[in-house]
Amino acid sequence: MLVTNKIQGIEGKITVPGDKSISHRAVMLASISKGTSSIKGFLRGEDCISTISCFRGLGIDVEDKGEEIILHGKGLYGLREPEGVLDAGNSGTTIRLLSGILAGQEFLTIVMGDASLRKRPMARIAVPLRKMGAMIEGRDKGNLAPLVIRGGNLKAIDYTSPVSSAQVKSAILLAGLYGEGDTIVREEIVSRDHTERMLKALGANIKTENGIVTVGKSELHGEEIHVPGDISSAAFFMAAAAAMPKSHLVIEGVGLNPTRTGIIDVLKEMGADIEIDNLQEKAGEETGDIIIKGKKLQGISIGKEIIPRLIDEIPVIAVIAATAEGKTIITGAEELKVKESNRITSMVTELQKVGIKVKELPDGMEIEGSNSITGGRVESYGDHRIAMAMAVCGLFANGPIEVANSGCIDISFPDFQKTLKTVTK
Ligand SMILES: O=C(O)C1=C[C@@H](OP(=O)(O)O)[C@@H](O)[C@H](O)C1
Ligand SMILES: C=C(OP(=O)(O)O)C(=O)O
Repeated sequence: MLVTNKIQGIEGKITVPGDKSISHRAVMLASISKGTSSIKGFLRGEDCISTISCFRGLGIDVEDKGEEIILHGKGLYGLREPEGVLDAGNSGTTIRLLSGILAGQEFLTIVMGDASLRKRPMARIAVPLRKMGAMIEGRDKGNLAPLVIRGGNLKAIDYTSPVSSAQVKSAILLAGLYGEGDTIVREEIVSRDHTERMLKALGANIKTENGIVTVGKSELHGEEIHVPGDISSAAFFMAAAAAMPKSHLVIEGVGLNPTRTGIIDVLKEMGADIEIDNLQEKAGEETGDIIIKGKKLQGISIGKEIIPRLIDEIPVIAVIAATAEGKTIITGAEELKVKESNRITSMVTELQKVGIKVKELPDGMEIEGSNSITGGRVESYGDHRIAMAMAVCGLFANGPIEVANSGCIDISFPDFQKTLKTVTK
């Protein structure tokens, strides 16, 4: 159980662990590249460890050298049929992107997941991958894991995704590496583009024009891959420091890919004092240091257009909205219902338990500002983002907040509690 208490401010200089999205992709793409890749800054969270274990099951040799992960890629057709069932654990990114790669393999694979992952929708990737020619079966008419996949002989498709989801887009693009012809993915609102950037860096035949991505049959070659700090992990500290007067926090080496920086835009719109320093580009991804000075924030409206750029940050945005002046309204975020938990219901329920006035909407929530937050015992639903968001809530509360089942934090941010201790005063 994690317990947090009211603090006077957040002060210091921290780094956050490697970006989860980029870490997954580094292992997956290096595995299907020819030659050796070195991955620096890899996130050793449970989700990314699940990705490593799936690729080991497919015959890939992954060496953890501490400073770097050395991965001996086998090319597009070098994976071998796993003897047992692969386990994606709690990770939606693992099962969905892996399915795109398995769609290109002629052998049979079964991929399972934990209780949360087995409830999450897979039709969103199974439908387009079947259109390309793969066989994908699963419970609930092929919508739920475990998934059974036999691929091979793929043809290209031109697909307009009904959801703005990087996992859907990436699954199709990865299958597109194996397809005859050009595979095209279109999205109404562009989702995170790490797959496209890394594919390009590894030599794929890929282009993006006006948000439309086209990939052709390609060979990839091993590379040195640098994983920047995860802005989604930084968000818990960034939001807390921004909303707490007397705070002064520097977070070094954070990934600043524009498809991920919605949290910075929203905090600034709420009045936050945030600056970026030391902006660089490393292996096709922008990074920089984020400098935050705390102050009282204002409530705002957050709508559909920006949601994909901050989808995983909404739980912590809801927390600091409760401390801001005036109401915050979040809409167009129905995708939150199909994450590790239903993040709309989870957050509304837990925020209400500590005295925050918040209303559930079909596609978001409405949070009253200037709440007097009480202490109490809250639930994580086994969802790492809910656990960390509620831990941040405790920093503003009048009594201790106890987060039950907080072990799930290891999914994305194993050192969360340690990092928090170094900056709270
Ligand atoms: O592609 C990725 O790495 C991710 C995409 C997002 O999910 P969706 O694609 O379902 O929106 C995000 O919520 C998840 O944490 C990671
Ligand atoms: C939604 C998340 O991850 P995934 O979909 O990979 O389980 C997340 O990390 O918040």
